[in-house]
Amino acid sequence: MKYTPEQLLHDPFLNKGTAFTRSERDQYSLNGLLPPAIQTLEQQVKQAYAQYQSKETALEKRIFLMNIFNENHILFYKLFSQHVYEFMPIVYDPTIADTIENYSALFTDPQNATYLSIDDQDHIEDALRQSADGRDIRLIVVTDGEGILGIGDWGTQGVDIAVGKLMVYSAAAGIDPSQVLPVVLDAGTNNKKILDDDLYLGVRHERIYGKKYNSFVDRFVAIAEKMFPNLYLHFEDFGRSNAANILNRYKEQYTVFNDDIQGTGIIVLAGILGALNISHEKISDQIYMCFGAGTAGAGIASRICEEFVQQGMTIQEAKKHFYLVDKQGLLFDDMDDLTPEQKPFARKRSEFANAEKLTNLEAAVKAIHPTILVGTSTVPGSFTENVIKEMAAHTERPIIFPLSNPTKLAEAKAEDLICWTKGKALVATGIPAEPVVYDGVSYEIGQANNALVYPGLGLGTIAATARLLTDGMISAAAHSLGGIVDSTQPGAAVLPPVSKLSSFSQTVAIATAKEAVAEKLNRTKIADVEKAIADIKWTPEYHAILADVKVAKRGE
Ligand SMILES: NC(=O)c1ccc[n+]([C@@H]2O[C@H](COP(=O)([O-])OP(=O)(O)OC[C@H]3O[C@@H](n4cnc5c(N)ncnc54)[C@H](O)[C@@H]3O)[C@@H](O)[C@H]2O)c1
Ligand SMILES: O=C(O)C[C@H](O)C(=O)O
Ligand SMILES: [Mn+2]
Repeated sequence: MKYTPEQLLHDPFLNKGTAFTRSERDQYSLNGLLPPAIQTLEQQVKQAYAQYQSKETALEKRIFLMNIFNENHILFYKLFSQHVYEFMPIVYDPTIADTIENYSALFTDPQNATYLSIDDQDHIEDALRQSADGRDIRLIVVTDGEGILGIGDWGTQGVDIAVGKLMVYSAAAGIDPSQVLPVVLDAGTNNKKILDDDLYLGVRHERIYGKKYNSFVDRFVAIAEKMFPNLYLHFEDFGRSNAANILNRYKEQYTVFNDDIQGTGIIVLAGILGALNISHEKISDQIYMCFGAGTAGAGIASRICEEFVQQGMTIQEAKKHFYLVDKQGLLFDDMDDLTPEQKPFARKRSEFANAEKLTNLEAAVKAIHPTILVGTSTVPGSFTENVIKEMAAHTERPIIFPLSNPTKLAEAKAEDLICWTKGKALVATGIPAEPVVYDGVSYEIGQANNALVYPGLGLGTIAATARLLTDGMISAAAHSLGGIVDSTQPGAAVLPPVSKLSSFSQTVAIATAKEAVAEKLNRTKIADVEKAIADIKWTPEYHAILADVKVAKRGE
């Protein structure tokens, strides 16, 4: 089949816009359908970046970039890869939260996403096949929209998180955008505001749970795994009652990944290891407190606890270092509303003389004297000056990570944490934060966001053709981020900077793939891990359009 001019100009995998060459214009009857000048990709990038800079608000900037994505993937990714640090907060968190909240009102283009409905399950297979359109899909990011960042249930509108996470995969780690698929599983929504909005584009009923929901997810997973046998299936922003269940259901059978549980676990472990590099303390001396023990909070605690064990403690000893605080206050084992993920960390009331009073964060910090405090609570400002000063009074270098996203939900601002602790706190935040100058020292603030690890983890797992994603691979990924920051510099960050995302995604990928091969998880023979990664890595450049056949791998 020969491409029509229409196909070439309107398919974002194929379109080169003003960069179509003279011979392509002759061959595909494009003469007169474009302005006469023929631009290079570099010229297009320069022009698009100048247009981008003229947009005033973050939302306008994001919409502008999405239009470029909708028209021309190569231009979008070239632009993104040249401005990773500047574009991350626009393409991704926190601006993505605004577009999710306003998705139906702003809708112009499905952006290659697949929309699956719990009420129309017979079309799952057909929808996936049509969306893939013959492409060799290696990576799906799927959400059901129930637990979007910390902003809650957005039903079908949550699809944007799958789209955005995939953009970061391609820009940061070079995952070929023609091999990915964003998917939303629409099981309804409990967000009354959107249910009552006549512009809402999703399924218009309350969220369905239980048997019907589980069989919807099962059906999707079974069909996707059968259709795309080399799939890496990334779950994002499912609700607290489903996220861990889903991961546990498939993790022994397929290559699945839950970003909020596992990705966040990796980045927080890497951040803690980075902080201990600066303070020269041992992990075994740390007392860990989690505030907001949901999907992320409990997932992170379990990863850090695993690290204590790897460093030589028994699991029983390790658990004694962990304290989970949620809505009820400190979690005790006699509570009847604990989640299965909270239960292993719940404490005995008999450990405290004033157990009945430990119903809030401040009281818990006073009683326990944590050395590490990680916030995944969605409660803005909950790391108050009192809480932080109390913590800092009992430990030399408190490790404090307010991770709730987006910006409006963060437990504290980096600036306040540095100031209240007189520069002693070792801080990382979920959203990007500017360096804080205090008493003549500039403190770099690491971004503890799973986006710093999931692209490399995915690239390494896919390159290794790994059958499963194991704890060993996850641990290798977390440890690989050590040593990138020079911890001897005053004010050094606990994590490497987002500006180096592409290079350390490669580091994470190599560590992950090596571990996969060491665990004999590779489906194909891999003699050289670095070569296997280089072989699948995609870079945004224009290539000759292959003559007359519509090839499976588009965009080339
Ligand atoms: N930085 C990162 O990489 C990263 C990764 C994942 C999640 N997060 C953020 O973490 C937050 C939580 O996400 P999640 O997926 O775990 O959500 P979740 O709903 O599963 O968990 C939130 C937990 O906070 C608890 N909580 C709510 N109000 C509270 C209160 N007043 N006091 C104490 N606890 C309270 C809830 O009961 C729940 O257990 C979100 O803001 C999300 O953006 C950040
Ligand atoms: O999406 C993010 O910014 C990180 C994380 O997955 C979250 O849910 O907050
Ligand atoms: Mn998430």
